[in-house]
Amino acid sequence: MVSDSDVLEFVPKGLWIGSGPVEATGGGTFDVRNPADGTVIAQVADATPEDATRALDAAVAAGPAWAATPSRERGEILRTVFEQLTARAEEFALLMTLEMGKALSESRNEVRYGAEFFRWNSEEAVRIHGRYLNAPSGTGRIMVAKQPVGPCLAITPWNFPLAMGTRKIGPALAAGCTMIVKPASATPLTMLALAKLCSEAGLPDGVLSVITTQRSGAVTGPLIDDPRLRKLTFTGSTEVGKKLVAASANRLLRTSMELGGNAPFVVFDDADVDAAVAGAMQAKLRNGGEACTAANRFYVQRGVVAEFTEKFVAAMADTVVMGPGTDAATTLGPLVSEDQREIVSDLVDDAVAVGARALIGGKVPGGPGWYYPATILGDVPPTARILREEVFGPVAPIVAFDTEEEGVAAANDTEYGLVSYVYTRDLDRALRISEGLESGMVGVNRGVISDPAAPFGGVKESGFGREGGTEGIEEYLNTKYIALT
Ligand SMILES: O=CCCC(=O)O
Repeated sequence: MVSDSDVLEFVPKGLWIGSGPVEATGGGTFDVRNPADGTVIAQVADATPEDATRALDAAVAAGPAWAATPSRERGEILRTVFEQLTARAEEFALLMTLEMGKALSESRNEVRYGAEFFRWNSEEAVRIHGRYLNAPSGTGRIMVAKQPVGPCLAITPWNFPLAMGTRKIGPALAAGCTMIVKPASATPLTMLALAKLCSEAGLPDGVLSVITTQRSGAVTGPLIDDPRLRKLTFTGSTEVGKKLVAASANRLLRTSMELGGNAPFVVFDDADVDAAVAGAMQAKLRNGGEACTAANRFYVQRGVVAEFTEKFVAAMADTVVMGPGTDAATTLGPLVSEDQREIVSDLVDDAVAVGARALIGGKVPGGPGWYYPATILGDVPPTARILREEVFGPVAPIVAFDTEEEGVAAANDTEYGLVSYVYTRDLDRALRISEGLESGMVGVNRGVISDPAAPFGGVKESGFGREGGTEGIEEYLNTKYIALT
């Protein structure tokens, strides 16, 4: 049984630069709070722009040797990280619950998911290859080689403190790149603990640095402008992603953007309604709804909308236990912060004000912690903001539709395009709808699609680039054409 103090003790509180940990220049720190009660659980170094440059110096210095390390050796270090993370799963799970709030069961799932990006990429490391062919014109030979892009900066969000980092670190390191990670200021501890674990697993100094800061723009800005940085990868809001792309444009920095989502969950009359309800529970409540993949708009065909709604409300009433993430019975922890809870509750209030009905939940509870209950809204009118804005909480608005065309049009009526879910028993329809949905990913009769072996990413304003699958490592490789006689 692991204790809070043991877990917090393992975490280095300084910046992880070179052989880390080191103090921030000037000695500044900031507080990390437990969302279950608002108490301070740790203080970590508050990096300055000078510290960011120190991290880049370390990444640049370590780059050539790491790129020249045999891919089998790089892969074996990644494999060791996977094994160590798996062995310490309980500690990492508790750490994430302490700093982010989610239920322990969710954190355990995240450790499995996050660790898998190391295993998957330990296997991908040895499969980086180019090609060789005779030019069809007979003028010579064409050789295509893959090379690491160089030092990378990853900016990661608070909702999956481990996995949103590992899905970038795994492929970058496998490709032979060095990386600096700037985790969200709400959840810096998991990434610091991971950097220490990577070092214990044999990762050379400087290959991975972690800079924690409350002043993200001021600290990462100089890195983005520094000609030695070769790649920026970001997971977070579309609003911030656009600013980072604009800042990167100056140097035409290579970028990957995994941005917001507003996933539709479309249920047709011919669907297995019980399966759709089970999928809806997962698609809505995984990670407490604080996921870019969360189903946020439930479009249900008129013939089954009453049955689906009744069963969905009953499933929430019967199975969701809200409480501190560390309680064994809890399935829904608090949201990450007071601000986040205000955003969720404003969207619900707005929907109710324009005519939606809260069928379960819908009210901020009293007492400490940033809790928001599992909520279903019925009869949601098209004017409700919740159908346009990403809610990032356990709220499910339901809208009825009549024809297939209407359902698809409603699902696509968003600037986002990350993931869509569809429930139907008709294979032709499933394929037709999957092809017609404007999203980078589609779940067919599935409420969770995330898989390190699959390419995760969006279209439209959900961004570009892919994480996972065989595509993930390509984001960290340059293609070089060598012409031979
Ligand atoms: O929140 C964004 C990512 C969620 C996932 O990888 O399943």
